[in-house]
Amino acid sequence: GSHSVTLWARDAEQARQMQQERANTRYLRGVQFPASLQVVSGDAVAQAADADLIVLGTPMAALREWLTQLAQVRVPVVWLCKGFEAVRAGAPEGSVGLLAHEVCQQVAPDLQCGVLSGPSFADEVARHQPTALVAASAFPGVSQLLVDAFHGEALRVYANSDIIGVEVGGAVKNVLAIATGLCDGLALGLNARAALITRGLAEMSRLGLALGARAETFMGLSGLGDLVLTATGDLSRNRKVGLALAKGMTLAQAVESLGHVAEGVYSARTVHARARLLGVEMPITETVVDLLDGRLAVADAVHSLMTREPRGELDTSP
Ligand SMILES: NC(=O)c1ccc[n+]([C@@H]2O[C@H](COP(=O)([O-])OP(=O)(O)OC[C@H]3O[C@@H](n4cnc5c(N)ncnc54)[C@H](O)[C@@H]3O)[C@@H](O)[C@H]2O)c1
Ligand SMILES: O=P(O)(O)OC[C@H](O)CO
Repeated sequence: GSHSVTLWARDAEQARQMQQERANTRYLRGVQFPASLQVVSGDAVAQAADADLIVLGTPMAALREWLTQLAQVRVPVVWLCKGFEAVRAGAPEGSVGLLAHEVCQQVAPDLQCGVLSGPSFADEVARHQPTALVAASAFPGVSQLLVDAFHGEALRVYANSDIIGVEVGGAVKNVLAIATGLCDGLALGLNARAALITRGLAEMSRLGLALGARAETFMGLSGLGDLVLTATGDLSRNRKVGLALAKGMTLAQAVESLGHVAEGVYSARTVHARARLLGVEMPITETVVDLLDGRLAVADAVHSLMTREPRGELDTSP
């Protein structure tokens, strides 16, 4: 667009190269940077202080560190991360990982903050292919700022004040995409895939409601929308992890072969732990966790899901 945008990268040499080549050849091959984009490195907090909006494009694992550094800035801060924090090594017994807005409440409670989410493979966004997003924030001014900054010919941005629902959708869909990748990798069929997506949406919604989200959010872009995209779209890194596991790769090999983050791998245990604390049943997530932790073999996963006790489709009790 016409905004002046500064992309900060932690690696000075890579920043210099991107600025010179006008492209990010490692992560976004074949996309030319617009003239309005400048790439810099160095003191990020000092450089961000004069901006109108700060967008954090790091994986979930780096969010706490960045929100801590930015806690005193007066500029609105939004993130693109989709996940729960992984349970930190050495964390006290019983502690669980947080959603991004919970991390923000903890380390930067004074920030005007929000999230941009929804079905959006970066590659397609960068090529201006039509995409619809959700801007969620407890601060109406921040959602409006996101709409003003990003809404345009190729991007529609819808505001939603239910940040819990938007973040639960973005986090849980990654875990479910690993399951769907596995399902497709094992050639279990189209019926099985539709069942996984639909029952996955049910367990995502149950967790969300228990955490205080609104049910309608799960029928929206950051819920059903992003679940369908990530579970069925071959660009998904989480889906690729499932496909790789089905081929017999170890988790370490699957993660290594990606070269990008697959947040579902790091969020799955936290999703499961928080569901258990709330008494919410999430059988697909539980199966993914058992697979990732090596307690369940790929070949036994289907049996484990199919032999559960019958239940009503609309049951919400565990
Ligand atoms: N790629 C997509 O299509 C897409 C779409 C929507 C949301 N997301 C979400 O955005 C987040 C990032 O995903 P991605 O696709 O960019 O991952 P990626 O693995 O492709 O790239 C991550 C980038 O973050 C940088 N990084 C890592 N740790 C950092 C730190 N401590 N400080 C600064 N930079 C750091 C890496 O160097 C790399 O450039 C994830 O939470 C993901 O779920 C991704
Ligand atoms: O490649 P994935 O699986 O991280 O999915 C990317 C985006 O979250 C899709 O909206």
